[in-house]
Amino acid sequence: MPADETDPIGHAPHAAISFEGAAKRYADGTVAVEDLDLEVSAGELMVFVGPSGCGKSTSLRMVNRLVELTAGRVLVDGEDVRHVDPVRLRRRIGYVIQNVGLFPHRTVEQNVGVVPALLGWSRERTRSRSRELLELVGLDADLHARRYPHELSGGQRQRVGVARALAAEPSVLLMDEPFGAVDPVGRRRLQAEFRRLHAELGTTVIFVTHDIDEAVLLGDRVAVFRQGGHVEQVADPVTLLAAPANETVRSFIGADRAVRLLALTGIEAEDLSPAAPGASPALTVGDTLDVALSVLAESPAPTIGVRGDDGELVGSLDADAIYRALRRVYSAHPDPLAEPVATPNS
Ligand SMILES: Nc1ncnc2c1ncn2[C@@H]1O[C@H](COP(=O)(O)OP(=O)(O)OP(=O)(O)O)[C@@H](O)[C@H]1O
Repeated sequence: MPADETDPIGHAPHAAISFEGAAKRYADGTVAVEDLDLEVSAGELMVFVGPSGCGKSTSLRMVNRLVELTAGRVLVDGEDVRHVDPVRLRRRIGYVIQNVGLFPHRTVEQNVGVVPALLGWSRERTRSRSRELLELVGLDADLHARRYPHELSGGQRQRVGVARALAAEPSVLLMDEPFGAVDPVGRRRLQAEFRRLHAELGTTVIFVTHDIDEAVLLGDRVAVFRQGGHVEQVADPVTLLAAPANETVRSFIGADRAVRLLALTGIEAEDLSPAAPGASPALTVGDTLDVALSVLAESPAPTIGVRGDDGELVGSLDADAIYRALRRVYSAHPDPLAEPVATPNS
């Protein structure tokens, strides 16, 4: 068996990652990360979000040893990364950064095949894997495989970067502001496609961003950092928006958190009023409230028919229904910072 196949890291299909008292003090004395304890479950898409300089990238790069810890440890699937040769570690952990760093004199296909080639895969296996991955990230292999990086758009280059990081079937993917340099429209599309890709592959991902919209759109869970690599809250996106743990998190998320919740909350049958007979449905149960709101805003009628999964009309939605749906979310996630409501006996 080739040496790499016995390597414990990367062998599990989807590895868990643990930070245990992880710390980094740089040579100039800067304490980038003081004492990080965090578990990322196998197959989870974990987002690190926080202001500039709070230690997100440093924490991420501890996992593939681009940053060496000064205290504590990081485990990938139970294995202390310091016990694994860094070169072999990095071949098994995908890494995507802003502006990707593709090799300019190699074709797209050769760029994607870099790590498989290093791992000694046959030329044919490398080639078919590269083409399969290009299709997976939404690039037509016949059209793009033989192009050079300068013949692609910025968004296409980022897709090649993601394909390259996935090429050797990594059990962990580390992504540091991967879509940061892409224009806003292309960026939304890449985010949606990456979400779909993750659902399909189930690779464990840590994704660094300073954009809270990106964080709540992508993350299974989101870790909010503040300076020094301190994690203020780790929660699923809806909990984070509806019930921020403290003022630091609340002010980082911003005043428009309710608006952000609209995009994360689906219409449920219980939110609806009985359907008017003959109403033609323009929404489906499960559509998100931001979609419902824009359909409602553009409709001359104050109510919109909603169909169930079977296509049958199940009720109608009006502005009150959107309000009820949001209240449903808030009451399921009590806000720890809310002012207590005075009762007659208190
Ligand atoms: N090589 C280095 N030497 C000294 N200090 C460093 C080094 N790399 C990072 N730092 C410092 O460590 C702190 C954390 O940096 P880090 O890049 O991890 O933050 P970040 O949250 O990823 O920021 P950003 O969102 O701006 O990329 C910052 O104060 C930064 O200046």
